Amino acid sequence: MNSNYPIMLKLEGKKAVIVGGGKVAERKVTGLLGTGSRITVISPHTTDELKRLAGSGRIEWLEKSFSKEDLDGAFLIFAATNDNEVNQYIKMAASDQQLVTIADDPEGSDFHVPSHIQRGRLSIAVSTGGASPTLARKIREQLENQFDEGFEEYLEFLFSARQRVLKEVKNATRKRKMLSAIASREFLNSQDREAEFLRLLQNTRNDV
Ligand SMILES: C[C@@]1(CC(=O)O)c2cc3[nH]c(cc4nc(cc5[nH]c(cc(n2)[C@H]1CCC(=O)O)[C@@](C)(CC(=O)O)[C@@H]5CCC(=O)O)C(CC(=O)O)=C4CCC(=O)O)c(CCC(=O)O)c3CC(=O)O
Ligand SMILES: NC(=O)C1=CN([C@@H]2O[C@H](COP(=O)(O)OP(=O)(O)OC[C@H]3O[C@@H](n4cnc5c(N)ncnc54)[C@H](O)[C@@H]3O)[C@@H](O)[C@H]2O)C=CC1
Repeated sequence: MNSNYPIMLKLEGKKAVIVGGGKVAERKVTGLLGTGSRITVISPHTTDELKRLAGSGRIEWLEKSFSKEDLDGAFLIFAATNDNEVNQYIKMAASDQQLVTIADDPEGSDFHVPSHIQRGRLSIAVSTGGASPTLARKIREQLENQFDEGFEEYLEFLFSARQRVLKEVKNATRKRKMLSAIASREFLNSQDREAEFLRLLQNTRNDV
């Protein structure tokens, strides 16, 4: 079976447990920062960056080897030690309701972490299902050029313009046309998209 189901998880207030404190654990923790999740790292040793994050209170670090109580209350679990047997034991110790990813066993994992870019409200995730994380990274780098920083502001514009269209344009065909118009290259590249939008909205309202 090679068809995964992509979703964007809201992790606010949820507990994420990362077992291991090496380079991989650090990358997973970095990806979780900013999601509002409660991050706990379990590992006798960690990288300097993880120590720094623990020192500033952004994550909790339990300076110990893994034991199964460490999974209590966890929603997401990352088995990221360099010991294959420990990683498999973590998966066994987890309940069916907990989602576990095993750093060295894509096939045995409940989920994979995709390569990801964020432009404000726009999220683009790329996964190769474990076939080639390197290809996922390369595709991400291409997308970073294609979807530059300007998209953040553009997405905010689309968000509020769409709310106005939904409220003010009742005719279904015109509504669809307007939503398509603002999501076009012309609007993306426009120097004054707000004014152009208001003009378009006015004209649409005046159409009989
Ligand atoms: C299955 C998965 C599980 C998971 O961790 O969720 C997994 C598994 C493994 N990765 C390995 C190696 C590397 N992974 C990276 C980098 C990334 N790995 C990520 C995700 C995933 N990696 C999941 C699948 C995602 C997918 O396929 O789409 C990314 C996308 C996201 C992230 O980690 O945040 C992030 C790029 C972020 C970015 O830059 O955008 C690099 C460095 C690089 O490429 O620069 C290397 C070294 C080069 C190489 O080996 O390719 C190994 C072999 C370990 C060994 O040598 O033993 C395994 C285990 C195995 O394959 O058995
Ligand atoms: N999923 C991915 O993206 C990648 C996965 N890997 C795999 O991920 C694993 C970890 O890789 P690195 O972070 O580079 O290793 P690392 O050697 O830098 O770190 C391993 C960490 O695990 C900790 N650890 C060992 N035994 C433990 C235990 N019983 N309980 C808690 N912590 C324990 C160590 O203290 C250390 O902090 C390896 O199995 C590697 O094959 C490697 C590269 C990418």
